[in-house]
Amino acid sequence: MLSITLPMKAPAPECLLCVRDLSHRFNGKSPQVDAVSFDIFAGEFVSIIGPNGSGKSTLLRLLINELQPSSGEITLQGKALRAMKPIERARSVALLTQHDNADLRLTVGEYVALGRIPWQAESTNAGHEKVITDAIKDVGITHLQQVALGKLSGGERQRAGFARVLAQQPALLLLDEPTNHLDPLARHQLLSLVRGKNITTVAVLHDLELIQPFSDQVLMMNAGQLVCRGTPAQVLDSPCLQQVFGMQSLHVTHPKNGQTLRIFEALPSEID
Ligand SMILES: Nc1ncnc2c1ncn2[C@@H]1O[C@H](COP(=O)(O)OP(=O)(O)OP(=O)(O)O)[C@@H](O)[C@H]1O
Repeated sequence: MLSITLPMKAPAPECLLCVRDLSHRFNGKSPQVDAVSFDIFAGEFVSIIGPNGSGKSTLLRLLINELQPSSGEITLQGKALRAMKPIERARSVALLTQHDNADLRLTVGEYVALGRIPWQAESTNAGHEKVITDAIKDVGITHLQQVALGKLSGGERQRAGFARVLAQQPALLLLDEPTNHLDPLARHQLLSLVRGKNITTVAVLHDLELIQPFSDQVLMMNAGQLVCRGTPAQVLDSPCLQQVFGMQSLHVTHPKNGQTLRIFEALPSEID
């Protein structure tokens, strides 16, 4: 008998989040998310960019099951998102938005403790306390732990939001315009913090300058559709940027490390 040894194929990596043909339409409107498919792998930081109203926040709300898809499938860690029990979903996905309707009388410590609710039965009080104080320390607001949310500045409130989702210890972190209210250094510090923790992250970002330093993958949306996808260089240098945003990227060389940096300017035809 002839025996043939086939070369061993490396197994394809499993996607942590698999999105297939996902669509959503609010009553009587054209779809806000239209047949979107993508894969995200463990540890990746994925940025979503797109003009106002292109469906980015709607996509995040689908990814946390706050909205139900009109069609399509979301699989997280091999399991259909819609089939998960609420507690399982809360342990798996956390969403940081601009408007979470939190009670402004809560102190920062109490607010961040909300992130521990899905894990309540899994640890001791001391264990939860440590996660909470570590998260608050990580975002640089230990001095505000006993202060009510209503007495914080916009940026301090945003840091508290980061601490809450970090305390939730999700497998997938969703950030909707997380850098709003943050000063330029804080933007870099908090996105670096998330990257450093290796949490699989999907972030809606409007600031194109932040895409390259933090992202493994970029998804560009327009009118509900995923119109361009790739590495930061592939997406930011593609004709899509001009067609969708009316912007172009220019390359400059970092004077110290020689890296290519991108700056962005509006196409002259867009500002006449
Ligand atoms: N609850 C709703 N009912 C009806 N239409 C909605 C609702 N929420 C959002 N939309 C519409 O869905 C479309 C996509 O909105 P979405 O908030 O997802 O866009 P976005 O890309 O996040 O925009 P932005 O960059 O301005 O935050 C918009 O046309 C918006 O008007």
